[in-house]
Amino acid sequence: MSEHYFTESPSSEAKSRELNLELAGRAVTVETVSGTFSPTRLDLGTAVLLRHLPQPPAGDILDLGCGWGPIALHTALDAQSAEVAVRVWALDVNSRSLETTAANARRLGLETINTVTAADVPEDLQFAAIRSNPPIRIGKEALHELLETWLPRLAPGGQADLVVSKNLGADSLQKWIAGMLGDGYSVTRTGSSKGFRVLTIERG
Ligand SMILES: C[S@@+](CC[C@H](N)C(=O)[O-])C[C@H]1O[C@@H](n2cnc3c(N)ncnc32)[C@H](O)[C@@H]1O
Repeated sequence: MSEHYFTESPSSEAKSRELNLELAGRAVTVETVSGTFSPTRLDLGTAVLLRHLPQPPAGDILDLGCGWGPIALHTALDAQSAEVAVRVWALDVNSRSLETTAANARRLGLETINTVTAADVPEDLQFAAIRSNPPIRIGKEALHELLETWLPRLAPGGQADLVVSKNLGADSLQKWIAGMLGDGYSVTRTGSSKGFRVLTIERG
C-alpha cells in the first residue's frame, strides 16, 4: 500500500531530488524527498499562497504542516530581505518532512527556521502569523482538531493565511473556522486563484 504524505515515519525508500525554483523573489535550489507532500514540484495551492502572503511581521511565525519547507523557506527569505527579525516554526508530523525542511534551511543559510513537532512548541507561545497549506486529506475531524489547536494561538493583532482548494471545501471550512473562533477574529476570503482560496484570519 502506498504511504500517505502525513505518515509520521515513512518506511518507503527515500528518493531525493533537487528542485530549482523561485522563493521570495530569489532563485534557489532545494531538496525534496519521496514520502513527503508534492516532492516533484511546488504545489499549485502553495504557489497561490506564496504569491499572496504579506511581508512577514516580526516575531514567531508558524508554518503549520511544513512538508519539505516551501512556506517556511519563503517566509525566512522574505524576512531576511526585509531585515525583519523572525523565528519560523516549521511544524510537521512527518519526520522525513522535518529532516528535509531542516536540510533546506541549512542549504540556504537560514538560521531562523526551527523544525519541530507539536510537542516541541512551548505551550504559552503565541504567533504573530500562521501560514499553512493545511492537510485536508487527513479528514475533516482531524483537520478541525488541528486548526482548533493552532489557530487560537495567534497573538492579538496576528494574521493567519491558509490556502484551500475550492473543490476540497474551502467555503465550508471558512464558515467552520469563523464559528470555531467566534468573536474577536475575522475570517475572510482574501484571494481566489486557479481553484484555490486564500482564507485570512485576523485576531483583533
Ligand atoms: C498539504 S501539505 C503542505 C506541505 C507544505 N507546507 C507545502 O506547502 O508543500 C500538509 C502537511 O501537513 C502535515 N500534517 C499532517 N497532519 C499534521 C498534523 N497533525 N500536525 C502537523 N502537520 C501535519 C503533512 O505531513 C504535510 O506535510
